[in-house]
Amino acid sequence: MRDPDGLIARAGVRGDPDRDQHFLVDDRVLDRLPTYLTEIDADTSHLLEIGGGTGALTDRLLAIGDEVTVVERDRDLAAFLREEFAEEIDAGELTVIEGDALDVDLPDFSASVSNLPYGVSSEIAFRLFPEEKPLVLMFQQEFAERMVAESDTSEYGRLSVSSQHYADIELVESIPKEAFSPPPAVQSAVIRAVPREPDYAVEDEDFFLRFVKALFTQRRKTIRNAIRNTAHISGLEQPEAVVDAAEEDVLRKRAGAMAPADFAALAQLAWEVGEPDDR
Ligand SMILES: C[S@@+](CC[C@H](N)C(=O)[O-])C[C@H]1O[C@@H](n2cnc3c(N)ncnc32)[C@H](O)[C@@H]1O
Repeated sequence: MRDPDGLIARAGVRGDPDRDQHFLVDDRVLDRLPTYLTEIDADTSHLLEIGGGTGALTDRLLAIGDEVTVVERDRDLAAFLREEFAEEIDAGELTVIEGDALDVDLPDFSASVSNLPYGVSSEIAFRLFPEEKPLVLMFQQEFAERMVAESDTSEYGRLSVSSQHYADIELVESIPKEAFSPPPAVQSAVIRAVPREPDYAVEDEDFFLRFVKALFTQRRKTIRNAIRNTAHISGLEQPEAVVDAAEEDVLRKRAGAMAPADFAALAQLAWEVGEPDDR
């Protein structure tokens, strides 16, 4: 495997925190990341990496994947990856896409392992979740904890519900700052998301996400009052019809006590009877 410090030296760069550049330099962490896919027998025929940096993780992904596509926004880093991995590119094993991961067309990948740029990690995660592929993603620790949080905990919120709706999510490893060059301000954590059928299917995903967001703006209120008070956010034109149709034990709860499947069932009911403005 290529030495991560050697890659940084050859690239002639210093990670720029203002551009979300923190390169992994701990070999043990780099070696472990792909195993979170192989230990669940995920399909590694085409791996996607968002934010390739100097290629230390790319190198590990090439060792387990038939094909790898890496997206990198920084022009100099993308050029370095093309030079460093010229052989793998010629062999058709690696594709380097220079561009913003929020805008570029993504390939038809089978799984992703990525040390995400923290500034846009949430947007990238919610671009990847609907693809319904196994994901091993590194985030800021606090963000990862909110993703995996269970109901009735202080970390549980909109992020937990919207993530857990798509996949079984677990926090598989916390990573100290020293594993990176330059070290980020906060600790990181890796989550593994394995897609599954939602516990309760919703007809309109966008409305579901908007409804969850609306109810969590009033997390201290009962669901009954939150539905009424947040119609301007959820877009419900008939919130009272939803209150009339919902079960009393749901209406008495607060958002923090509602499991993701409870939210999905309520969102589906609201979609059917509450006349959302975009229906
Ligand atoms: C945290 S570093 C990870 C680098 C490398 N994968 C590693 O683990 O050492 C994130 C990388 O994403 C790139 N990046 C930042 N914003 C991006 C975006 N919107 N789209 C694609 N890449 C981005 C940065 O230039 C940086 O190389």
